[in-house]
Parts: sequence; structure tokens; C-alpha cells
Amino acid sequence: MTKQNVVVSDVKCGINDMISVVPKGSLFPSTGQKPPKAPDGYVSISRNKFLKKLETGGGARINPWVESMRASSPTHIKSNPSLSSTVHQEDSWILDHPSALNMFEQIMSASKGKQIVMFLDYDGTLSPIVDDPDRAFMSRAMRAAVKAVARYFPTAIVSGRCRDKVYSFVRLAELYYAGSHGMDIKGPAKGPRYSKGNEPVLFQPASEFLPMIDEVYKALVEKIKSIPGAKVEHNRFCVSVHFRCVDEKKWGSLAEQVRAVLKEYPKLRLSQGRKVLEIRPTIKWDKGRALEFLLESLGYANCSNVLPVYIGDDRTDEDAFKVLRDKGLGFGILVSKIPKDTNASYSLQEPSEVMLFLHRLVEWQRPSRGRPRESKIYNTST
Ligand SMILES: O=P(O)(O)OC[C@H]1O[C@H](O[C@H]2O[C@H](CO)[C@@H](O)[C@H](O)[C@H]2O)[C@H](O)[C@@H](O)[C@@H]1O
Repeated sequence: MTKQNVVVSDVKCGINDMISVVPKGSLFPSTGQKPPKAPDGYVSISRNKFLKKLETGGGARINPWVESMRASSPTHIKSNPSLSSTVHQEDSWILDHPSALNMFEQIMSASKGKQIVMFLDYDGTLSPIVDDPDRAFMSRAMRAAVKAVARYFPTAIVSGRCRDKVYSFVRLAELYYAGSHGMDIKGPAKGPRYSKGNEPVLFQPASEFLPMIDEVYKALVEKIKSIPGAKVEHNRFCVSVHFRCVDEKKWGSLAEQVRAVLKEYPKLRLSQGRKVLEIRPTIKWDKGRALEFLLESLGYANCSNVLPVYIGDDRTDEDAFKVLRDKGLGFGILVSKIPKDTNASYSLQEPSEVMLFLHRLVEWQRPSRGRPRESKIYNTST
């Protein structure tokens, strides 16, 4: 077990008297979901025990949330004995998830005769993590690298952010964008339509939740305004509550406020990212489903001649890594400096390494190198 997520839920399980244990990245399961057996990395708590804790009030009440918020904070991962920074453990993690740069040739050899499709997360992958979410700018060099990759391979940005916001950072009209954790997908605004037909791709599976999300956003802004450093971000089909700049002593109060709002909305669930609580509809849609949808739109549903490569740094990216792993398709690359429980196959340490990887991909594909192209070239001129 490399990471402990204590999971709590307002949803009545009605089964075996347990608080639900839900997949990584989700504190709240969908309504009516049967709680599965606790997988590695998760702790299940007796429902009765947990409710008793709630009755005692004060600190105990919200502890499982705070524990989970701590677990999502890299600075605390070292305090988890199973992730202690012993050389041995780091070595063994890197053996399991080798650097995508060191393994570049091997990755590329798997692409022989296949169309590479690139999926890129934004925050922490293309841009460094910063305190102010409104200032998470992408460097010009990174933009150029993504642009170059998109010349050769269909490329999608898959982000928890609102689609327009992430577009305003990336500013490349030739890409696909899947905002709101994949709940708002739009095809390229310029250049060839990388879709089966000529129809531009647009898919928004959570439209009915828009009024509810607006309401929750307003309620959260009101509730957390007394907590210094807390910030609520409207991501159109979901809402982010940031606690990166909140004093850790206040994390309990923040969790309490969010919980108070959410209990009025059983159709919304909570997942976690990097020092952020993500509130989203309970629909079965995530970055993994968005990846599948995009592959299908590109005409690669159930295809063996495609090699999707997904690069991301967050818990929410694990849904996409898992789809790739379960299907035995392509590769997930986790961006992380520290060992993390992941379904990704490879790792890169930080956005600068992501940029290097993108450069190598372009170099490898560029015909001018005089080497035979081993992957089908995506014809951008049609
Ligand atoms: O899926 P992503 O593109 O990775 O988006 C996930 C969340 O990213 C942003 O928050 C994160 O980055 C911020 C800027 O570096 C940082 O301040 C914050 O602590 C991180 O959690 C974004 O603001 C959220 O809306 C996204 O959901």
C-alpha cells in the first residue's frame, strides 16, 4: 500500500454497514453505488464508528476529510511509512515506472504501424504548479512543443479546468479540448477535423447539471469567504475548492464548510486533486471516459492500430491511465518527482521533462531525419 485514502460518504450504503470505499480520486461515490472491497491504498471505516465520530463533533467530525487532504499533499507523503523516502523504495518505484525519456526508444518501438494519439493534462503537466490558479501560465517553449507534436499526431488537452479557461492558457486552435474533467469536449477549431466524418466534435454529457453547479459555486463562495487563502473556481461543469494557500490548521474548517454545502446535493460528488477539492456530477464520466470518447471520435474505437499516450500528474488522470492499462492500449506517463500509487507505466519528473519528451517525439517523427517513419503520419493537409 503506497497511499492511504480514508473515504467517507453521505450516501447510505445499506450494505455490510460500511462507509463506501471508492476509487482513487473520489471521496463520494455515485448514489446507489455498491461499495467494493477496499483496494490497496484505501481504508474503509465502519459506518457506525464513523457516525459516532460525527456525533462527537469538533475535530473528530471532519478528520477523515483532513486525512485525505493531507494524503493528497506531496509534502505529507513522506510521513506515510509505506512511502518513506528510502533509496530502496524510490529505486523500486522507478523500476516499475521508468523515465519515459530513458525508455523513449522502447516506447516508440511499440508504436510501429500505429497512429500515436497524444493526451495531455494541463496543470502540473504543461504548466508548473503555482499558488494562484489564474496565473498557471504555460511557457512559450512548451506551447511551441505542443504545437509541433500536434502537427504529427492528433492531440488533446484533458483538464479539470473549464474548457475556455484552459484554451486561454494553451491557445492552440488545432487541438481537441476536454475541459471539466472531460465533461466538456470540443474538437479543433481550425485545421483538419480529426473526426470520423466532417462533423465537429462537441460533447457535454453533464449539461443538465449546469444550474446546480452554478448554485453550488455561489454557496461555496459564501461559505468559505471567512477562510483565508481558500479559493473557489468555477469550472463550468464542476467546481474546484483550492486549499493550497490555506493554513493547514484551517483545513478542517474548510472541509466542514464544503461538506455542509455538499450534503444538500446528493447528485454531486467530491474527488481530490493537488491541494484542491473537486466537486462534480455523479455521472459516470471522467478523464478515462473522455479518452475513450476521443479515440472513438477519431475512428480508433476497438482498434489495435492506435497508440494513445496520456501524460498527467494528478489523481484525476488515474482514470485515464487505468483505461489504457485495462485495455492494454498505449501508455500512461505520470508526472511526479515522488513515488505515487499509479496506473501509469512510465514517469517524468516535471513539466520541463514533459517538454523534452514532446521534443523527442517530434524529432523521432520528423521526416527530415532521413529515417523511415515507423508510425502512420497523420495527414494534416486533408
Ligand atoms: O486536470 P488539470 O489540468 O491538471 O486541472 C486540475 C486542477 O488544476 C488547477 O489546480 C491545480 O493547479 C493550480 C495552479 O498551478 C494550483 O494552484 C492548484 O493547487 C492545483 O490543484 C485548477 O486551478 C483546477 O481548477 C483544476 O481542477
